[in-house]
Amino acid sequence: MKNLTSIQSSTSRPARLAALKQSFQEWSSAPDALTRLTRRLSTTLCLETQLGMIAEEAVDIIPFDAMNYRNRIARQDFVFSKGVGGPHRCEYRLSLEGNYYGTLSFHRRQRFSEEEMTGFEMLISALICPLRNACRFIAIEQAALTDSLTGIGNKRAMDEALQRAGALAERHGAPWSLILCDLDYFKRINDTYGHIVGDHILTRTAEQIDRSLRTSDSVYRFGGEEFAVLLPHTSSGDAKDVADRIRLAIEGLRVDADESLVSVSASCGVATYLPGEDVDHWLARADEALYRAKDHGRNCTRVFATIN
Ligand SMILES: Nc1nc2c(ncn2[C@@H]2O[C@H](COP(=O)(O)OP(=O)(O)OP(=O)(O)O)[C@@H](O)[C@H]2O)c(=O)[nH]1
Repeated sequence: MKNLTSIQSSTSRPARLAALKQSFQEWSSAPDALTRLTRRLSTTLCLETQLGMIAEEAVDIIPFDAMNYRNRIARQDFVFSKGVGGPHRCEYRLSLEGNYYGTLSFHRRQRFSEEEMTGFEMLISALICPLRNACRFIAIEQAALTDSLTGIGNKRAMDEALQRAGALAERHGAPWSLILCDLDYFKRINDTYGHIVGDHILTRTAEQIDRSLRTSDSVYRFGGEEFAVLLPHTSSGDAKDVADRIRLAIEGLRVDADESLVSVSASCGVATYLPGEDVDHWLARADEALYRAKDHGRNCTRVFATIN
């Protein structure tokens, strides 16, 4: 309200304006290393870019052979390396308000002096807040793309991955296949054993699918009991083999519930990307193949190309 009154009264504040003008002149004249670093860091939320900036500014003041940073953010390891290290090392565990934001180390053939280490600490004090924000940004972005129950990618992550896959398939002409995998009669499992058992089966299913894949493949939960698997450089014949492997892995699951062991089966639909195709059409073809698998009695795989 104080500000609003000032705006309404429209009273000019020459002394404050003059002070602003002077501080702007100082701000825009050639800044010292710390001010320059602080300014540069404030322009980005990209952790990699920020680490590149501190490496550039630091090496100008304190020569070093390598800088390494490592952290675990949202269940993923983040590693940044610049240069090749020497035997002497200065290592800093970065933390702010009791939270850990990774470990930063500098390496060199010669020992670092006390003054040089103090210099690193000064530069790190400019880095820590922007770096905390960048780490949080990664965690938030990751959470927006992760299914909270199973920890695998969610529908949004799948949509983004499909768009990327379509673009890559167009550019390189390599085959990309999509498997849609849907648990059979899952409603019965929920109705008989309850949602907690149902949730546990979904989590174990995601693990089983993930274990059945190569590291270049990716899995998403895009609906209640629906999973999607994206396979780069994979023909429809090979994708069918993968789908059958996934089905067998899911069939082998046993979950304890009310003194009985619950098992579940899955149906799969496969479609391989066609050049020039819209990704929605690709997804619709995989869905059509899945529908055929359900229609055929479930616990089987159908490939779109084999449908008459
Ligand atoms: N436990 C649990 N159940 C879910 C979740 N999301 C969806 N479901 C349940 O999944 C069931 C899906 O049922 P339907 O779509 O009828 O399919 P279905 O019973 O598997 O039958 P078919 O797919 O035709 O073999 C519904 O009972 C949903 O409530 C979830 O996050 N946890």
